Parts: sequence; structure tokens; C-alpha cells
Amino acid sequence: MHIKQGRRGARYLAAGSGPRGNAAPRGSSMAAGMEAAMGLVGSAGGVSATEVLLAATVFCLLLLLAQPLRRRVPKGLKPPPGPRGLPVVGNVLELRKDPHLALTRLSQKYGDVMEVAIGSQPVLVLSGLDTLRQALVRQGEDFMGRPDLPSFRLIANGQSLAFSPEVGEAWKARRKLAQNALKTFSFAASPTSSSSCLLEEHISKEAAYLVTKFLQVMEEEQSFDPCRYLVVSVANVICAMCFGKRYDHNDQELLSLVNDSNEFGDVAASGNPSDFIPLLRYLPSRTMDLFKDINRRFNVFIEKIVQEHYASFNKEHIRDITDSLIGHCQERKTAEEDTNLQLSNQSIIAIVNDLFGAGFDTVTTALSWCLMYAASYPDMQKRIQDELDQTIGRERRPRLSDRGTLPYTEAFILETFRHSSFLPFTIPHRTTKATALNGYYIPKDTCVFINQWQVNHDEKLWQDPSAFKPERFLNAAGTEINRTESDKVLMFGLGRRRCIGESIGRWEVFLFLTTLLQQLEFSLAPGEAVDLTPQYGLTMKYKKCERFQIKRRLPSNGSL
Ligand code: HEM
Repeated sequence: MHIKQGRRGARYLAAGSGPRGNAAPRGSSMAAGMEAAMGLVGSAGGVSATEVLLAATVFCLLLLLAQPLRRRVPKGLKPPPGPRGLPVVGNVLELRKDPHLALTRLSQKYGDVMEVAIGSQPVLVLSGLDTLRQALVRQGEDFMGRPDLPSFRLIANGQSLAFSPEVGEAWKARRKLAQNALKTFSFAASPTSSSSCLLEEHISKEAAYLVTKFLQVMEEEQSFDPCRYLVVSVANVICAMCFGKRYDHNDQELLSLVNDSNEFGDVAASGNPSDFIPLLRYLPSRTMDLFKDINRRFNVFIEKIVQEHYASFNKEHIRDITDSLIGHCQERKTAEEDTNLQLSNQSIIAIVNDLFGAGFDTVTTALSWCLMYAASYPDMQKRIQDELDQTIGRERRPRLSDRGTLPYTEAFILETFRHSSFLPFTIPHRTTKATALNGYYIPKDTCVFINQWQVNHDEKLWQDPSAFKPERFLNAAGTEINRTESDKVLMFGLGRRRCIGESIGRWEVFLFLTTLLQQLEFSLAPGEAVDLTPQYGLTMKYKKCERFQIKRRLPSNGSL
């Protein structure tokens, strides 16, 4: 087996991404939205070159006229530095391949607070852990908005918690509602089983099913792509939590959505330029049409299951949570208005859409990277399995409460997050008012990109950042996680917009991975060349690999 390890030093920064991998679906409206926003180039079809040229010239002139009006920097502050852009396209050409790497490279030159132009829009790019903590935590209110992008308005019919530009009281109440709903659906006691909570019950069931499924597919096909099955199991956990439904691994409805999303992802990887170049909004665009189509299909899919299952299953939960929310709200009138808003069918669908959309592509991608690293580094896989054998044994299934007792396994997951940095950027932010950061003036409504990848590979924070070394998170004795180190990994954002599914995401990755590795040994087919360089996208995948192999682990004491 040959492992090509993308070195994330200067050499890696200079490298292009190559063809985009398809290893796991980009099957979510959240994924789609972020991808559309972060993708930087695309094509407009059906319009003559002369028309485009003419329109571009007019637009350029308007842009040049508008330039002097844009910048009025208060005394004592400076405008953020950044590379000079071309008229109309701005810096798109230098950012179009692997923008996370290009922006990291530019930040080395211009600093943690810099400005680039994407099309006609200035975009603030923030890097450096201290700067991000300052902006997103200490000045959290200033940086908590979302830009009002046309493609974001399509998600959940404009009512998405994650993508709508709203940040007022109604939005805050809805975010809290979704957080409480998640807590109730996942950490409530499981009434029917020995599991400690509903989340543990759902994951354990799905993980056990995956073990059987992997063995069966391996026997039939001798090698396989685990992502194809992971995605359904992870989707099933969210479905079980939100509306008590489980899909079969051959369910055509779910699979067709996932496949469509794959196709969309391949197109959208090159981006939705009309978000940043307004002129293009008036021209036909294949990317935008596909984006609309996938969002429509996603909404229909969610609406259907909500209508089928929600009314009977969880509306009571939502009502309870909303009641307790009203109790905690000081502004009763506003809360009541919010409640009506929250309980309307549309907003329930929007919340479910957000939870479902955000919750399956992210977790599936995390797990697929864990399995890829485990198969690529057999010594590390064995060390996890030894730890599992010593701490849990093979007789009982892993449980959520085991997490604190498996430091190497936890270090391995942290290193997977850091090294792959599969969510290189957060969802774009927007400034809610004019503000200053590190001495730079940032106007209200500036679009802000948060470069998580840069933090996770910053040589000032990490020794040899391009190496995959789980031990970097362990204390000298190897018995505990060093929390100062683990807190530096940036995968879930920070502050007011920090991921609301973080705990669930971390628990899911832990429990799926430990259950799979307790029972199975993962490897890559002999001679398989592996490329661990992440392929740029909203959630970055490794190059598609259909040649995973597994075998049931041999019993350690002959008892299995
Ligand atoms: C490993 C798994 C996951 C990762 C790495 C992840 C990462 C992220 C990131 C980076 C953001 C954007 C933060 C920002 O814009 O500053 C986000 C937002 C969000 N995530 Fe997650 N996420 C994961 C799992 C989940 C799960 C399981 C759910 C729900 C069940 C979820 C629900 C959300 C929601 C609703 C938002 C939008 C929050 C807002 O805009 O206020 N995520 N996530």
C-alpha cells in the first residue's frame, strides 16, 4: 500500500486539488449552501460573449465609480490589507483552486485580518486562533451575522437557522429551540433499552448493523467503499432522533437524494459566482439551476417526512420545549410571537431541515476520514484496538460513558479532525455593525470568511503540522488528553455561531468508530495507492476509494 500524504507545508500549498473526489455524499442543504458560498468560479450558459463583455464593461465602470465612496476609515484605524484584485472578478482567479490553501498562503503575507475581493464584494478573511477568539467570542455580537446571499435564501425557503441573515430576538429564540430540541432528542433517557440515552441507543443499533453489513458486502465483493453505507447509518441516527424513522440501506428515496447531491456537489465545487458577482444573477446559470433543484428536492423530502412522522412523534416535545422557553424569556410578548413562528409548519420544517442537513454529511465525512486514517496507519489502528480490549473488552458494546477512559482513541479522533480539517471554513459570517479588529476598521455588513484550516495547520500552534500524530494530544504518560492542545483544534466554529450539534457530532464519531474497531479490522486492498490530500469542497473528502477491506477481528482470548 502506498500512502501519498498531502504535505501541508509550502509544497502542499502550491499544489492543485486535482479531480474532486466523491467519497461521501455532499448531501445536505447546509453543505450545498456553504459550498455555493465558498466555491468561487462557475459558468453562465446560454448568453453570447458580446453580451457578457458589454455587461461586464458597464459593471466595471459602475464599480470604479463606486470605489472612492466605499472606504471611509475612522481616525486611528486602518483598512485591512490584502492582495490587489482585478476589476469585476477581484481575486477569484488566484483563489479558485483550493481556496483554503490560497487564503492561508495569503494570510502569511498579509496577516490574520486581510481583505480579498470576490467578484465585486470585499470579503474579510480571518485567520489565527487568537484573532478568531477575539472576533467570534469577545466581539461575538459584531461578527455573528450571515451574509444575505441569493443562494442562502433558497435554503429551507429562506427560513434556515444556519443561513438566513436574521440575527434578531426571533432568530435567537429559534436557535435556542433547536439546541433544546437536540438535547431532548439525544440525551433523554432511553425508555426501552439498556442504553444510557436515546442517542446511544440509536448509534449503537446503527453501528451494530454496519458491522454485519460490512462483513456481508466484503464477502460478496471482496472490497468496498464504506462511505456508501456510513451515510445511511448516520442519516438514520438523525432520522431516528427527529422523527423516529429508519431507512433501509437500499431505500431508493434516500439514495437518490444522496446521489443527486453528489452530482450537485461536483458542479457546485466550482462555485456559485452569482452570489458575489451580481451581474451574473441576471444570466442563466447551470450551477444556480442545480442549486435550486437540489434545495427544492431536499425541502420536499424533509416536508414529506415531517408530515408523515412529525405530527405524531415529536411535536409534543417541541411544545414542551417552547413552553419552557417562554418561561425563561423576559420579553413575553416577543416570545409569544416567536412561539407562533416556531410552531408554524414551515419553521418546524426549517429546523428539521437544518438539523438533518447539517448532521449527516459532516458526521459521515468525519467517520470516513477516521476509517481512512485507521486503514492507512495499521499501527495506530492496533493501538486503538488494544486500548478498547483493555478497557472495554469484547464482550460488551462501547458506550458513551467510555469516552473519558480511552485517551488514545480520543487523541486519534482529534488528530483526524485537525489533520484533515475537512471543514476548512465555517459558514460565512457577516458583521452586524461597523467594528474594529486588531486595529483594522471593518464596515457593517462585511462578509467574513473564517479559515479553520489555517488554524489547524498553523506552525505557530503545532509542531510539524503536516504529520499525522495522535500522540500530540496526550500527556507525557499517554494517559490523558492535554486539554490545552485539544482546545486549539478548530472544527465547529467559535462563539455565537458555534455548531449546535457539536456534542452529538463528537459522540457519534466516537461511538461509531469504537464499535466498528472493536469488531473489525480495516485495511486497504494490496497495491491500493491512497491519496490523503483533501479534495477541496465544503466538506473535503479524500479521493474516492472503493478498495477498503475488512475482516472480523480474531478473538484476543479465543472467546469470540
Ligand atoms: C463532526 C460533525 C460536525 C462538524 C465538524 C460541524 C461543524 C460545524 C461548523 C463549522 C458550523 C459553522 C459555524 C460557524 O458558522 O461559525 C456548524 C454549524 C451548524 N451545525 Fe454543525 N457540525 C457537525 C455536526 C453537526 C450536527 C450533528 C448537527 C445537528 C444535528 C449540526 C448542526 C449545526 C447547525 C444547526 C449549525 C448552524 C448554527 C448557526 O448558524 O447558528 N452540526 N457546524
